[in-house]
Amino acid sequence: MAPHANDESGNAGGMSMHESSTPAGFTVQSPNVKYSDADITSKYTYRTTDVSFANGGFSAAPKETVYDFKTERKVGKVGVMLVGWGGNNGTTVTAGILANRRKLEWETREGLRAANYYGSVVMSSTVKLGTDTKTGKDVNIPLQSLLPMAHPNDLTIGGWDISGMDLAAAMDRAQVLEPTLKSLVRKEMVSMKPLPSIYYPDFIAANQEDRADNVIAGSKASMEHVEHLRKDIRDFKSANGLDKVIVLWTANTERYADLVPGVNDTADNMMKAIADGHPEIAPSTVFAVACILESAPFINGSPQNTFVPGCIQLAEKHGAFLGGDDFKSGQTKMKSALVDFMINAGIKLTSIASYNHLGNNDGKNLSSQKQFRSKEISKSNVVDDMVAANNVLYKEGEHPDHTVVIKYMPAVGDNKRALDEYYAEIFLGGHQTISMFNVCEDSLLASPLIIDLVLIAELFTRVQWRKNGEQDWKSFHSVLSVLSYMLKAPLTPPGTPVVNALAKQRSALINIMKACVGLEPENDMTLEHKLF
Ligand SMILES: NC(=O)c1ccc[n+]([C@@H]2O[C@H](COP(=O)([O-])OP(=O)(O)OC[C@H]3O[C@@H](n4cnc5c(N)ncnc54)[C@H](O)[C@@H]3O)[C@@H](O)[C@H]2O)c1
Ligand SMILES: O=P([O-])([O-])O[C@@H]1[C@@H](O)[C@H](O)[C@@H](O)[C@H](O)[C@@H]1O
Repeated sequence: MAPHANDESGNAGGMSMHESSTPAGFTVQSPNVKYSDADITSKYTYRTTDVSFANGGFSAAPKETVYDFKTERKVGKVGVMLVGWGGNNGTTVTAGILANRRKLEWETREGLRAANYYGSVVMSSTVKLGTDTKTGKDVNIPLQSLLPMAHPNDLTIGGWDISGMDLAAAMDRAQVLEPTLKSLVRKEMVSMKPLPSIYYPDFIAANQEDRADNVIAGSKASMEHVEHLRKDIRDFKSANGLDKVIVLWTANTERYADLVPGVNDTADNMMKAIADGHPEIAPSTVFAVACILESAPFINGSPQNTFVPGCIQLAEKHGAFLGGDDFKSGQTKMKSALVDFMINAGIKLTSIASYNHLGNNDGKNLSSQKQFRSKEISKSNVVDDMVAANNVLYKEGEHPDHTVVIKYMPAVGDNKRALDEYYAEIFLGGHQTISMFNVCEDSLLASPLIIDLVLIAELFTRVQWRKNGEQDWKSFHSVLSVLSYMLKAPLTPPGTPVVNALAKQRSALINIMKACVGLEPENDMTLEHKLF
């Protein structure tokens, strides 16, 4: 895709030391927030509660930690390289960005449609900035204007695929978009050709073999593969004059890799295993290693365990960013909201039956048991945190029955049918049964998540922190758990808890961004409307 001059829209003009207008014109007027042409710095008091247990009861002690945050204002020119670029998601997100960039409109049988970024939390959702001093009403602003962020229209897109089909033909193969829209982007997409990729047949379904006509020699891990991919990233960056590249896996779901001591348990062992061509090193892990060594954030949109312990250790060693796993696009996104509501309402969920069928190539790959197992794991663990948080409803180790079924039905294509039943105990032995039929146009739901993952990962390459009073600035931990909202099985720094509840995930993201401009988290107390 032709590079798109990335203006510095993330940066307003010259700034006075204490106030300026940031995108969407909001100005934070506070002695704790300072603006320079280069950065926004904020001093933020993080308030938590320390709890200890003694004498048969809890004691709770409010705690304050003061952090400094610094956000580089210059976004620069950003590229994204998709692994699996020729797939349903890859072609759809590419066409979507082209359509938005050119403000396209197209006829459909329901009438005229226009390009939009619906489904992107960054581009199409708002956050409460505060309260209007005159009217007392909430003032809400676009989330994307909280901090300087890249704009998807400015992204330069490239990537790899084991299928050599150009993006226009691959878009036709995907059968996701209206012909009228496809005709408007076809000329640009026909010129886009995925780079050859690494292909280790054992990691994806055998039914994918007929696509694999665009592969790099070698059917198992090697340092040559790592260096080949590293060069691809460097070449893409220099050919397009980019300041940074984000790499995102939207290729097929791989089987889980066995965790083998001495092979993928440490960074050194993993690098040796790659050099030795060990069969338990997956293509996605080879991509992750190449990205770590090129300081390109790597995000895994699929459920496999790409980030084996050695991979995380390597990222930590290099201060590189990782994010994953598995886009949370439809059935599971709904689940992580509905289960949160039920359990927090004191309703005892006792079983969840999640069935879906779909007919796209993802579904075809998942019709193979080993690849399905990767998906079953990511779709099944999504309620664990919510259940564990309610010891009134659930005894230690007790949890709802939960089953996940996925069937491949070619006829429905990308329009996945998700049927769910939530069964719960209510007051005095009663029951509530919630049945849901949710038709998800999978790639049209996943594509905005790809955009969000890229934009937020890019943002956090520009955010640093330190404890107030310290000298040195640090980046966030290599594992960007702030990406959790977009992911079914959020990867978190080793030893830290996983949060799946959708509302909590969104609050975490927004409140961290607000802290970077010295604003308090939204507490929804609205005391101003209660105490008067
Ligand atoms: N709503 C969604 O679409 C959704 C939600 C969650 C997760 N996912 C995951 O996203 C991934 C992509 O979904 P999709 O619908 O686009 O699938 P898809 O099968 O249409 O696309 C995957 C692409 O990856 C390519 N590929 C496979 N192995 C590769 C390799 N080693 N290197 C480069 N390319 C490779 C394939 O040729 C194909 O073009 C799947 O793993 C899927 O499980 C999708
Ligand atoms: O995100 P979500 O809708 O819960 O889960 C989806 C599954 O239901 C579907 O079977 C699979 O093919 C998609 O990749 C996605 O993972």
